[in-house]
Amino acid sequence: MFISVLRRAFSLHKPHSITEMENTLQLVRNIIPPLTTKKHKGQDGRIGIVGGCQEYTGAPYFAAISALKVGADLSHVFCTREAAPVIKSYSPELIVHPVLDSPSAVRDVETWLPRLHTLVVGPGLGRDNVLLENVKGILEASKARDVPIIIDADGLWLIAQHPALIHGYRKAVLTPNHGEFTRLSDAVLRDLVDGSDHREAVRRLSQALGNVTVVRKGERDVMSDGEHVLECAHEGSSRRCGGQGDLLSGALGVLVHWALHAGPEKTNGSSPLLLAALGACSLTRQCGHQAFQKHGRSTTTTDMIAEVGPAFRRLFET
Ligand SMILES: NC(=O)C1=CN([C@@H]2O[C@H](COP(=O)(O)OP(=O)(O)OC[C@H]3O[C@@H](n4cnc5c(N)ncnc54)[C@H](O)[C@@H]3O)[C@@H](O)[C@H]2O)[C@@H](O)CC1
Ligand SMILES: Nc1ncnc2c1ncn2[C@@H]1O[C@H](COP(=O)(O)OP(=O)(O)OP(=O)(O)O)[C@@H](O)[C@H]1O
Ligand SMILES: [Mg+2]
Repeated sequence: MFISVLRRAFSLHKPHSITEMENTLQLVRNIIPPLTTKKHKGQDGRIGIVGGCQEYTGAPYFAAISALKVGADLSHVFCTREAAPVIKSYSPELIVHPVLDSPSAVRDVETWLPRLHTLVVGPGLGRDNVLLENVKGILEASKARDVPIIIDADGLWLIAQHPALIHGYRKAVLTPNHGEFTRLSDAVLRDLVDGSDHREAVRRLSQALGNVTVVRKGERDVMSDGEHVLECAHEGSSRRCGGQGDLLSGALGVLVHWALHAGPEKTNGSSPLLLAALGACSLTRQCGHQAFQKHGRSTTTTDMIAEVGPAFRRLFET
C-alpha cells in the first residue's frame, strides 16, 4: 500500500524503480533533525519572510506560520509599517518587523541576517517600486552573507526585471506558479522552449539563471537545478484557493535549512535544495489532500495549515 503511494508520489526524469523512489523519500527523511532534549531554541530553524504590504497580509502570514508548523523554532516577518499590526494580530507566534517601507529597510533587515537560517522573499510583497528597491538591497546583503534564499510571488516579479540579482547564486530556490514561470522564461530565455515539455522548460530556465533551483508548481510540480530534474505528482486536492503556494514557500524555508545543515552524508550526493523542494511539494500536496477529505469544496489554506502536523507525520515519520 505504501509502495503504491510512493509510486504515485514521485516520478523522476527517467522511469526509476520503486526502490529508487523509496530512496529519494528516505533522503528527505534523512534531513529531518531529530527532536531531542539537548537543543536550544532556534537550532531547528530561524526563518525570515520578506513580504506583507497594504494589499496582502495573508500571504506572509501563511508562509511564516507554515514554517513554524513544519518545525522551525522562530519565524520573522519583515513587512511594511501598516501591514505589521494586521499580521501580528493573526498570530502571537510570529515576530513582525514593520521595516520594509522605511528608508533604513536594508540596514534593518541586515541586522537580523546573522540570526536567520533562510530568507523567503516575496509572499504578499506587492509591486511598489520603493519596496522592490529595498528588496534588491536585502537580496544583495543576503547573498553577501551566504544566506539561502527562497524567492516566490512578487519576489519573482523583481527577478524577471533583474535576473542578475540571483544569477548563479547556488543557495537560491525559485518557486514560480504558472504565470510567474511564463514571465521568468520570457525574461531570460532567448529561444522558445516546447511549452508541453515541462521538465525541459524548467531545466532550461534553471540553467539560464546560472543553475539556481527552480520549482514550477502545477498539476505536477517540476523542479531542477539545471542538471537533474525531479517531479512530484503526489495526490493533492482540486481546490485552487489562494495561499497554497505561500504554505509551500514557508515549508521550503525550513526544509532548505535542514537539508543544507544535514551535510552530504545524509543527502548521499543529491542536491540538498532539490531534496528540500521535493519534501515541501509533497507536504503541501498531502496537506491539500487531507484538508479536502474533511472540507471538500470549502477547503481553504487555513484548513491545509491545520493538516501540516498530521501530513508531515504520514509522509516522513511513518
Ligand atoms: N491572502 C493573501 O494575502 C494572498 C496573497 N497573494 C499574493 O498576491 C500577489 C500576487 O500573486 P498572484 O499569484 O496572484 O500573481 P499574479 O498577480 O501574477 O497573477 C494574478 C492572477 O492571474 C493568473 N495568471 C497570471 N499569469 C497567468 C497566465 N500566464 N496564465 C493564466 N493565468 C495567469 C494567476 O493565476 C493569478 O490568479 C503576491 O504577492 C502573492 O503572494 C497570494 O499568495 C494569494 C494569497
Ligand atoms: N492543477 C493542480 N493540481 C494539483 N495540485 C496543484 C495544481 N496546481 C497547483 N497545485 C499545487 O498547489 C500548490 C501551490 O501551487 P500554486 O500554483 O497554487 O501556487 P501559487 O499560485 O503561487 O499560490 P498562492 O495563491 O499561494 O500564490 C503546490 O503545492 C502545487 O503542487
Ligand atoms: Mg504564489
